[in-house]
Amino acid sequence: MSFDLKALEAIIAQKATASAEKSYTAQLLANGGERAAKKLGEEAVETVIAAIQGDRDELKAESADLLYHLLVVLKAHNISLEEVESVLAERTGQSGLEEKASRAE
Ligand SMILES: N=c1c2ncn([C@@H]3O[C@H](COP(=O)(O)OP(=O)(O)OP(=O)(O)O)[C@@H](O)[C@H]3O)c2ncn1[C@@H]1O[C@H](COP(=O)(O)O)[C@@H](O)[C@H]1O
Repeated sequence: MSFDLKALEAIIAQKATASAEKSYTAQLLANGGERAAKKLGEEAVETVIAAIQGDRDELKAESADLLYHLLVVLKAHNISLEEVESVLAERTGQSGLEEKASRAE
């Protein structure tokens, strides 16, 4: 099965205008997406717990929840996956430690 984050982003964009009664995505995006942001925090914590416990299956499941909710939060703010990828691309070739040091100056 071919599936990637771009495909999930497209599904989320489609569901953004669906009825909140029929779509979980639409429920998360209601009222500016505050619920989506809160759920993203919850899923992040659940991902951290799975990682610390070393539960690989749980870590995969929570990571999927985390990525889905992140894309919903980005949609709430009209930020595309491509824009996030551009930020990552700008960082390519620069060590995370170098970047941290440049901020400290
Ligand atoms: N990938 C996902 C996806 N991953 C996780 N979830 C939902 O995220 C929630 C995870 O929250 P929890 O584990 O805390 O479960 P919960 O207690 O039921 O959640 P809450 O009641 O607290 O919100 C669950 O309700 C999952 O069903 C997702 N819901 C939707 N999608 C995608 O979005 C598409 C459209 O879904 P609808 O918008 O519902 O049509 C789906 O076909 C999928 O492709």
